[in-house]
Amino acid sequence: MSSPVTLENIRRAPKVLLHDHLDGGLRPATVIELADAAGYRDLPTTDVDRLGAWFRDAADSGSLERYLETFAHTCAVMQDEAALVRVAAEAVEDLAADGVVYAEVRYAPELFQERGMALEQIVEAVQEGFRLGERRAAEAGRRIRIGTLLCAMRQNARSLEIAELAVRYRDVGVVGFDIAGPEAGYPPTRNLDAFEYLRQQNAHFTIHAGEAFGLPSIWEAIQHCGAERLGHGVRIVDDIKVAEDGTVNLGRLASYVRDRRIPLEMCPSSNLQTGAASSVAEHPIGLLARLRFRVTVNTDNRLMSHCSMATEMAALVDAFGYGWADLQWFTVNAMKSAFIGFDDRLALINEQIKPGYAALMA
Ligand SMILES: O=c1[nH]cnc2c1ncn2[C@H]1C[C@H](O)[C@@H](CO)O1
Ligand SMILES: [Zn+2]
Repeated sequence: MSSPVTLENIRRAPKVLLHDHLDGGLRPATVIELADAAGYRDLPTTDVDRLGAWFRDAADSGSLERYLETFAHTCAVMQDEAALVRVAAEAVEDLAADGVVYAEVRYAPELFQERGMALEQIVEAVQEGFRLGERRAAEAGRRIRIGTLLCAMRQNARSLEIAELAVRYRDVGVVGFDIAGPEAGYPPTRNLDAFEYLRQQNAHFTIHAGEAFGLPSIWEAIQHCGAERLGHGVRIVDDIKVAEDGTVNLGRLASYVRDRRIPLEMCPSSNLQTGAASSVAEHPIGLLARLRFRVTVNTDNRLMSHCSMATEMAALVDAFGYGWADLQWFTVNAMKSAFIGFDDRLALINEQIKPGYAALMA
């Protein structure tokens, strides 16, 4: 008898997360303690429950720009090495407790320089925190591996410098690069030199595209910049026509994305908050999964969206009636699309993911 697909059982299922922001996943209690230690006085409240609710409500704004304003508070308390080690280690512990076996966690080093930390200090502190978190998870009987993605912020002009940083740290766990921040007005082609450099270095990158802006952003990310994956990519549905009789017609860009198996890092809860979708049931992930795009499920920002991998999957189960085979499909899709080496991806699929779902389906 297959286990019922409940939130509790989904927590036990092995999960893979490709799109999670370090500065969007702090524990509310940690934000308060770090603010106190750093003398940061601008938090909207110092009550743990109220602060958690504040982040969710403030991020629930219907616009990506306003959603991004909430990160001022998390970044403000991540301006020294001890804070970065702690936040990174706790992120790993929280992901492991939620049943995540592999995660790529991203952040923008340039946002942690308000008190003068060098980029190298920042990357080394976060890596130390990730390793610490992996060890603590292992001690608690949970196996998890973390890969790091470094983001450059679209509104700043530091992408080449950050891309070089990512390549410099590629052998110690930095597995790729991304650009994040406001999408409208900041097309990915502003960062062509960074993407060109990364390709010359045989390095991996994804691009936030098709979240707050439509098809041109996705097209540029893939065809001008050479993105391997798309952060969100929801607006690819603008290139798909579904007729009244159910006939589906894919435009050239949507066909290209599906044919080339370009992974979509979809984040349903986050999209509801920024206005990229109006409900989980109406979220394009349902159609895209049905059409067998390379869809993956992600959290984006666990603090702002008050979510985890398990709750995201549970919401999809509620909305679309997915079963274990579907959840395994999302998970294998994500593992195949990770930026670590092929052998490691295969080992995770065969040794952890498939046996985990087989046990739940038995
Ligand atoms: O969904 C997002 N779209 C664009 N930018 C985002 C999103 N979520 C977080 N960010 C930004 C805010 C963070 O400070 C930055 C690096 O993690 O990335
Ligand atoms: Zn994101």
